[in-house]
Order: sequence, then structure tokens, then C-alpha cells
Amino acid sequence: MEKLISNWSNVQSVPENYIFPLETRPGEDLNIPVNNNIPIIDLNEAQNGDRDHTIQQIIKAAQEFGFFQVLNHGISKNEMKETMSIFKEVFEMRYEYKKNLYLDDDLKTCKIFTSSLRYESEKVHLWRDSLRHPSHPLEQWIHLWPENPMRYRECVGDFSIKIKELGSRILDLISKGIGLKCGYFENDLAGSMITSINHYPPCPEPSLTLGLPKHKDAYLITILMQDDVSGLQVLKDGNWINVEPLTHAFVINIGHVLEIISKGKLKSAEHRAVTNSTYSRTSAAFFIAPSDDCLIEPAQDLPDDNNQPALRSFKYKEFLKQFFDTNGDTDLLLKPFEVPNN
Ligand SMILES: O=C(O)CCC(=O)C(=O)O
Ligand SMILES: [Fe+2]
Repeated sequence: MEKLISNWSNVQSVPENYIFPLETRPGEDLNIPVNNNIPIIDLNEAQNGDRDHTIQQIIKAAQEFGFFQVLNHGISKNEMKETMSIFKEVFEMRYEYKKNLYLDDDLKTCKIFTSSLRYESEKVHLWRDSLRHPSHPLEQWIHLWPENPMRYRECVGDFSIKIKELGSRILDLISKGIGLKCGYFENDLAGSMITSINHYPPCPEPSLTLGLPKHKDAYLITILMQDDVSGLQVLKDGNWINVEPLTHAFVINIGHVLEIISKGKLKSAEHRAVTNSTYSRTSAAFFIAPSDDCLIEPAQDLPDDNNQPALRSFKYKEFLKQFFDTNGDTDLLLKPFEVPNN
């Protein structure tokens, strides 16, 4: 419990084991110009206007950035505000409430932890605390969620249903856009959702450490709700660009599994979270993912791309294990699934 950064008081400097090597730390240049911001897409148009135009915008954004923000997505400002405030409360809770969720047990499906799930073996710790739990199918998991804050289950439960629906709508637009049949991502392929709430307390030396290091998400798509503090950065053509918080928007990004299924047509971009010395920041990531036993393969209906390795089909849980074993290393990750070309 004392490892949770949100429990520390009066932190004057970053401890040695939180300092990233020079080549991966953010450095002094934290305020990157935002003139190359990620696309913002109005989903109202898909509902009431030109659906094909929205599809084109999404595919272009997913190819160029791997990231976009959506507005008019059907989830109200109030619901977003209330859910975000409950997420923030989790990390402000009294010791005895947090303690129930803090267990040194990898198998616990709902847990508060600090840094990554590999705290003991990681070289450098991350400046973040996290609460993580599955959230779809809801009835399978909700009884394991936190009982405090009091409204957590009710509010986050309702919100999760809406987020999952939004995810299905976006996946539908994507499947149409890349030439897959309608409903391609229904059922097992989008059979689970993990909620991961990140809390980054103020950091006395933000240039030395990271909330989350450079990574791709190991899922289909991520729907991310940010508070009003910036910190998310996306790697684009070798430069980090800020994803500025936009009121009432969700950030959507393409996960590694969707990159594989789309035969590289859609790009899963690397991203990271930086910290700052003034404000704490909270973000909630909803990862839409296949069920554990679901078979993943590059979509047979799509034309081959010669720059992509040919892959055999594999179970999603094999992919996840490989993802964690290789630390998401892009070069090593797909090796066991490659089909030798002869
Ligand atoms: O905090 C953020 O904005 C990024 C979160 C993220 O990338 C993740 O949880 O995978
Ligand atoms: Fe991520």
C-alpha cells in the first residue's frame, strides 16, 4: 500500500528507481507544439447525415495517426463528469477502503496497483497508480468491482454499457471503411472490455520520469476519457504530439489486434503519458478486446499487403501472453505467429 504514489506526502524529488534512461525520458521539452493535433470527428453526422463521409474521416485518421477524438458520441456531459469524478474519488479514498483493493495477487481481476502489473520485475517504476477490472459482460464482473465510492457500481456500470455500445458503433464504421462485412466485430472478437483508470499524481521532476512509457495497446480499440489536464502524447513521424483534452470528447485509438486483423491498413500508434509538477491527472481507458479463446487472424477478405508478415491464426490469450512476455516489443511480439515464406 505504501507503494501507491497517491499515498505519498510531501514528495520533493523523484526517487532513483523512477528515473528513466536518458533516451526514453521526456526531457525538458514537455510543451510540444500542438499544431499537428489529432483529427476530431463529429459522430452525429454518421447518425443523421453523411455516414460515408464519417467513415472516410475515421479511416484516414486511423491510417495517418492511429488516433482521433470523437464528439457528439451520444454520452452526455453529465454522465462523463460524474463518472470521472467517481474515478478520481477512488484514489482519494481513505486507507481502509483502498486497502481492500490493493492485493499483491496477479490473478485478482479487480485491483488497485501502482506502476505496472510487473512492479517486482520492472527496471524503472512508472509515476502512476491504477485501478483495473473487466467490465464486459457486465453481469459477469460487476460483483467484483469496488463497493466504494458508494455509487461506483451503479454509475460505472451504466457508463460501461454505453461505452461498449459506442465501441460497437465505431467498430461498425471501421469494418465498413476497410471493406469487411457488417457485424465483423460482433460477438467474440469484441467479446470483452477492460477498464483501466490511470491516476498520475503531481510529479516534482516530470522531465525524469513517465506515467506510462511508449507502448501500443494490445486490444482492438481503446476509448479514453481524459480529465482537463494534458499528458497523453502520440508518436507521429518520429515526433511526440500532445493530445489536448477536449471537453466532452473521447479519444479513440487503434489497438495492435485491429492492426493485425486489418493487415496493417489501420495503424496502432505508439503513445505515452507524461506527468507535470502542478496537477494530478486522471484518465480512464476502456479497452475493447476479443474474448480469451477467440481466434485472431489477418482478415481473409482483405487483400494482402506485402509489407506485412503472413500470420497464422492464434488465440487472443496467446497474443496477450506474448505481449506481456516481450513487453510489447514490436519486433518480437509477432514472431511466434509468423508463417515462414518459402
Ligand atoms: O493516460 C493516458 O492518457 C494514456 C493511457 C494509456 O495509454 C493506456 O492506459 O493504455
Ligand atoms: Fe495506451
